[in-house]
Amino acid sequence: MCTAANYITKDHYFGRNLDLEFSYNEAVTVTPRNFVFNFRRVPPLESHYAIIGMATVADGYPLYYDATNEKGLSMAGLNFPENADYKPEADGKTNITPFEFIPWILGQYTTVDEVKEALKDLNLVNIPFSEQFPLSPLHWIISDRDASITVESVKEGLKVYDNPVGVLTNNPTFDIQLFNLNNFMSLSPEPPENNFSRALGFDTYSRGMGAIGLPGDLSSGSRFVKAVFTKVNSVSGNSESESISQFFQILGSVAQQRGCVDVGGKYEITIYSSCCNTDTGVYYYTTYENSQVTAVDMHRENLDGSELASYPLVKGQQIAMQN
Ligand SMILES: C[C@H](CCC(=O)NCCS(=O)(=O)O)[C@H]1CC[C@H]2[C@@H]3[C@H](O)C[C@@H]4C[C@H](O)CC[C@]4(C)[C@H]3C[C@H](O)[C@]12C
Repeated sequence: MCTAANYITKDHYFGRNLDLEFSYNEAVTVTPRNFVFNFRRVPPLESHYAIIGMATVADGYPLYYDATNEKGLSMAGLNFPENADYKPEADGKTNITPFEFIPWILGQYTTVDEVKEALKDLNLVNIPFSEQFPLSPLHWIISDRDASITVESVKEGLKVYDNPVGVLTNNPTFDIQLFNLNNFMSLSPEPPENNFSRALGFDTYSRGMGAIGLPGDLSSGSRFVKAVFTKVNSVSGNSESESISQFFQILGSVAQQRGCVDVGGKYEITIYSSCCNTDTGVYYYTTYENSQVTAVDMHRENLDGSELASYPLVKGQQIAMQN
């Protein structure tokens, strides 16, 4: 399971929790403008927008999980098992494989509106990267500062949903996730009113009672509600420190602790949490065992180059001793 979100203070932030029981050697990876993106069924992008994000680099190709381009457009892939359905190659369509989807979008577009237009001709084609990296059942959130969408390739075809909450988790399909929020409209960060019965007297004996009923379990339906509630009620100052702290707190509200989600003798954990300032191109992250924020600034790389720059994750606590 995973959770992705965007958030605006003065700048726009985008990031995710990557929840899994193992890792694919992901690294913060900058793709400069002249790295040639080859695609299986469409012509290569020889020059394009620069991209920063988390990726597994395989055979020299950045397999992005989540990323932002130099114009601030951002995108993340999240698990969507049993629902994702990729198609055979289709004539007259732009046939893009799921592993090419992030580079293809972020390489050429700057806004969600442009992406919506491009998606009209898109076919997510069922070609795996390799035997070692087969097709992953994913759906995606794509955000700019003004809007977000969710893209799902399902049995009936490619669905593009407006995502007014700027949050994505996993199953079920996004329309159901969004509809489910109706059930929580009475939750509030304020103390509750007595709507139960005028005949009874109630005591607001604890702070936080306005949100009693907010799900706290780690299922994707519950994480969706919890993350939306936390995000839409979040209050943050505009400084970079306040903004990224608040963003990591939002992700922390739906993080997974080792032992709580048993996936058959192994435990799903939040392997990393990321937060990219999409205006400055700085990608911040923490890992399960490293609560210190580490960052990579795309603009410190030669963005006119043609070689990937990859930074292996700093794992393990970085403890600042005070005496
Ligand atoms: C599994 C990851 C999503 C996290 C998540 O939702 N996990 C929950 C698992 S479950 O529902 O509870 O079973 C996804 C996100 C990005 C994915 C990776 C990226 O798409 C990049 C490549 C793509 C290749 O096709 C497969 C390997 C891979 C390296 C993918 C492996 C895996 O599917 C990743 C890491």
